[in-house]
Amino acid sequence: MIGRLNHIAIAVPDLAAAAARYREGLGAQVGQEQVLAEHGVRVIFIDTGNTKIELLQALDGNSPIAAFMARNPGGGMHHICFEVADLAAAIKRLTAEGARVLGDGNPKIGAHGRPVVFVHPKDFDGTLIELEEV
Ligand SMILES: CC[C@H](C(=O)O)C(=O)SCCNC(=O)CCNC(=O)[C@H](O)C(C)(C)COP(=O)(O)OP(=O)(O)OC[C@H]1O[C@@H](n2cnc3c(N)ncnc32)[C@H](O)[C@@H]1OP(=O)(O)O
Ligand SMILES: [Co+2]
Repeated sequence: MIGRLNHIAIAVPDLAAAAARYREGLGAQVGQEQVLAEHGVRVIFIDTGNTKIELLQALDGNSPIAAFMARNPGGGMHHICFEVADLAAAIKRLTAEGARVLGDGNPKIGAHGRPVVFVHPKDFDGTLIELEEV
């Protein structure tokens, strides 16, 4: 069911500073900032050729990552995103396996303009999983 690793997300306290570290320190190709108001974050993607790094910062205290940042003020690994061909089938399969698909269980449109869902970290060994339909 899962395909390529689309991205690894790192939550950061200061998006511009984190992007500069990747650009200046690691010579990374840093993309443009995107504000994803419906997701409560602003993001910058870094394309590594084989996958992407998603740097993300909470827009405000209502962000779904606000509590994560309160627990990890310096930032940290936040989620990994796998590609799937059929998100509806993935949701059905995960739900049947007892995993919690977050929100109302329906896909939202993610940063790449494609449908995504998230699965509770407690259902995957402490790792927040995002699935993106491609
Ligand atoms: C979609 C746009 C973009 C894209 O790629 O296209 C993005 O990726 S946007 C990314 C931001 N959006 C989301 O993360 C949406 C899904 N996340 C959530 O709904 C919440 O963050 C949630 C429910 C996973 C956690 O919310 P919160 O931290 O407020 O809940 P709790 O404090 O009750 O935590 C419960 C429990 O889970 C642990 N936790 C929380 N976040 C993570 C994480 N990222 N990785 C691992 N574990 C996590 C937290 O520590 C609690 O554990 P406990 O042992 O009970 O203390
Ligand atoms: Co993501």
